Amino acid sequence: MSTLLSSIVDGLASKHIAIGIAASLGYFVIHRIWIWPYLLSPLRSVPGPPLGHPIWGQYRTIIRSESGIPHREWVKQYGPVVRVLGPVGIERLIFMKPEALHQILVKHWLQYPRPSFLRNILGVVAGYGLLTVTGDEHRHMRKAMNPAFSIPNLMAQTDMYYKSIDGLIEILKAGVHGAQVPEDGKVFHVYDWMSKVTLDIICETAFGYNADSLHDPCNELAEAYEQLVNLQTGPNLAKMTFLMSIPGAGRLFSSQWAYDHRHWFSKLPAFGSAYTVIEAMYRIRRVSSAMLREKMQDSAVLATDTEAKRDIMSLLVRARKADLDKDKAVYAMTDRAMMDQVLTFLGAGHETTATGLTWTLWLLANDQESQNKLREEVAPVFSDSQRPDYRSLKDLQWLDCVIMESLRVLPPVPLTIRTAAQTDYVDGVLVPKGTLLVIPIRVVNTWKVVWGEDAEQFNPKRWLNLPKNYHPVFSMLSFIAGPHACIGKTMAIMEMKAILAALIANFSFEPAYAGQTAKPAAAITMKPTDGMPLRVKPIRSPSTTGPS
Ligand code: HEM
Repeated sequence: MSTLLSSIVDGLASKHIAIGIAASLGYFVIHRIWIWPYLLSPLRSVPGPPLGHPIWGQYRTIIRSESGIPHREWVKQYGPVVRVLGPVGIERLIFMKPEALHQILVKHWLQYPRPSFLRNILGVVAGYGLLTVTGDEHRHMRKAMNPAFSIPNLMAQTDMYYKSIDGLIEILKAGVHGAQVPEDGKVFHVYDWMSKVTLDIICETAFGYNADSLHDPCNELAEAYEQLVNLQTGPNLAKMTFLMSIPGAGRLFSSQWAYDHRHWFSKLPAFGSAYTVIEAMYRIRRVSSAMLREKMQDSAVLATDTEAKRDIMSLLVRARKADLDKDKAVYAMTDRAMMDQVLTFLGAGHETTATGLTWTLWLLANDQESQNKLREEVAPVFSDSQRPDYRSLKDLQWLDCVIMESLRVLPPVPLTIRTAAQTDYVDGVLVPKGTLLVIPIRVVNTWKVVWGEDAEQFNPKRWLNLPKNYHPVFSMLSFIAGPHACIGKTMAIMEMKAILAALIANFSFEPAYAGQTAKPAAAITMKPTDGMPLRVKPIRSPSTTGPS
């Protein structure tokens, strides 16, 4: 009898516990998606679009639109501070004014780190290097990296670009000359070629390694990066963001265990993209560690004279040796840390530069006057030398205007995100801890308040006479600002200049077909969804770059 009674009591107790858990969970969800944003949040009075879908907020609009465009429309409609609701009631704020951006990115940058889901995505696709750390760890790493991006080192590196650039020119020339009517040129998917040439250049400058993806259609690195980049667009990005929000997911997907058990992930629909990430990253790490091993054994790397190798990895190997030789080595990188750094440079420096170049060619294809003017400027430089150096490229004024204008209107990274690590006031608004802050790169770059009525148009001339509201740091955020600003900015601009100048000296670019429009994806890097077909024609008196 007493056993029966106690099992009834036990049954009732577990039922009550289950009901209690379900009720708390239900309340938590209702609180998150409804009570907080509609009734309690101190951000309720901040202007912004309707809160949107009960679960997704405005997230589906953001993920389905061209990157940065919904944000631009909201700023036009609601002003320089906008509140937007994301999935499960998480609030995001957009700040536009220089003072607010200065506070978030520069003055109190430690208070506004990259959110953990973003660091996880970046860590998995680009290594656990500079992009994923903050605070003291970031300061040490950045100090160790800076010499590799110094002007003297960049000047010495410019020559390394030309092997790949010559290869690209040779391939395009062969394609154009092999066309049925060579004068009509040939349509190339320009993004694919820009991606290959920038991959080869970053492998050369980061590792001193000749990847030659330009000539090798099955190049392992190029294939793996293509898989990763495709994962960062549209609905895939949403899935990746969801996966990477799971604590520990980033490290798990980068582990040997995950690779050994990767087939498990392919069986679960929600984890399908994890399978691709694990596969692609494993391939990238395998090739990179082979390059690192080779580097460690290369005696030329350890030389200290001016003949020493100048690729980034060689500089890091030398810097580490110097640190280890000191009695009190404060920050000597491990093999794994060095590898992560170089993976970061491959990941952060390859698709971004390729995307920037692709948009520049698209914009020039639609502005023949600017293109011709650029050709007039670069052709004489290439007839003097087939490999113009850092200074000759830096001094070309119109080339500079074109690149800056392209990076302004179509920035390869259209936005990034920070999180408020503590409650604080920004631009007079009380920002609760945990709020996400959108750094609206594309919106800032095309803000009419600064750039005038034609802010969204491509007009390289504006760089010859900047508007009076222009702020040298916070009016153009393509490389953002502050301690987390892009370390590769000068290198990227120089590389873009060298590639673009050589292309324009040898070819003309036109839209592939009448009525062609640009199709930028919603992704971490704003690449074109169609590979950007453009008609490439030989110019009447081709310069001497590359074999003819
Ligand atoms: C046109 C080309 C490029 C663009 C538009 C670009 C843009 C950016 C942006 C917007 C960030 C900040 C991201 C954030 O804080 O969330 C960033 C960071 C970074 N970029 Fe670039 N980048 C370019 C090329 C490169 C190159 C060539 C390299 C290296 C070889 C590079 C390495 C990095 C690294 C390491 C960081 C992290 C810096 C830190 O947190 O200290 N980038 N880049």
